[in-house]
Amino acid sequence: MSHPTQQSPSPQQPLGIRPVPPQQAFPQQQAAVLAGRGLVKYYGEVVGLAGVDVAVRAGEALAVMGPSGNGKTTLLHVLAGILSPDQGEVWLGGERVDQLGDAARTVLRRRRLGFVFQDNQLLAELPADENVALPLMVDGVSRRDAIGRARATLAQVGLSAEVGRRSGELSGGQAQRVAIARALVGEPQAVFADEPTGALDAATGAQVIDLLVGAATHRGAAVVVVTHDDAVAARCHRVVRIVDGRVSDR
Ligand SMILES: Nc1ncnc2c1ncn2[C@@H]1O[C@H](COP(=O)(O)OP(=O)(O)OP(=O)(O)O)[C@@H](O)[C@H]1O
Repeated sequence: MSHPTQQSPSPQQPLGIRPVPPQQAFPQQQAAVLAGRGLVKYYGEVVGLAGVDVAVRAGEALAVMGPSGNGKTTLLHVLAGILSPDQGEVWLGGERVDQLGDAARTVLRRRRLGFVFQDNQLLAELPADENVALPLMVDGVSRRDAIGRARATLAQVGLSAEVGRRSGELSGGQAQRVAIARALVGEPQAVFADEPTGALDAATGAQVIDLLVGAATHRGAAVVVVTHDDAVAARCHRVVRIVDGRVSDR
């Protein structure tokens, strides 16, 4: 059964900046598309996660906050299949994914997940459209189709005029929008962002997080944003605090 939030916008429909009402209520009946259960992760003797349960619904944005060094990035990496948990389970779209081998996890990350990092990790010498098209082409989509989809996605993040500009020439906010387009172009089920506004000034950061949350949730993706910034968290639907590797209500 299709759900309205899982439909993609048409390429002609620019999303622009779509503010999310702060901490808006989210329909509780929606099933989780991404879930971690009993997640434990050690780095040698160091505890990364000490037993975390978390679930994110399709079209929902979850902010992960908490003190430095307490497990936020570890949680994001375990949920995103970058790290394997020592205990616990990760579920994506009704499928258990933590036990997949390295090759299958790489394919899963490329086909079903999107990533936005603090430093946009674009290839500075390549134009914006090629940066966005790259993950599709790696996945076997023809160059022509990949560039077409990349340009449509760039239009949705308000960058129609920038498609041919080298990424290294773009402003920090523009570059982060290209990174958002790259994360979304493959229609991922979940999008992970680690401090996506950390390198931006407050006003640009607010625009970028609104765009990320608005565009990703509009497509029905679950979004997980690690942030230290209350203003960023306030633009997500829900906040979870991680302290000493556990979900905390402190
Ligand atoms: N690759 C690693 N090897 C060893 N220890 C690690 C590694 N990555 C993280 N840790 C440790 O695991 C704990 C949790 O780290 P993590 O990066 O998840 O915290 P964080 O809450 O994201 O921190 P920050 O807000 O500073 O980014 C810390 O004690 C950290 O030192």
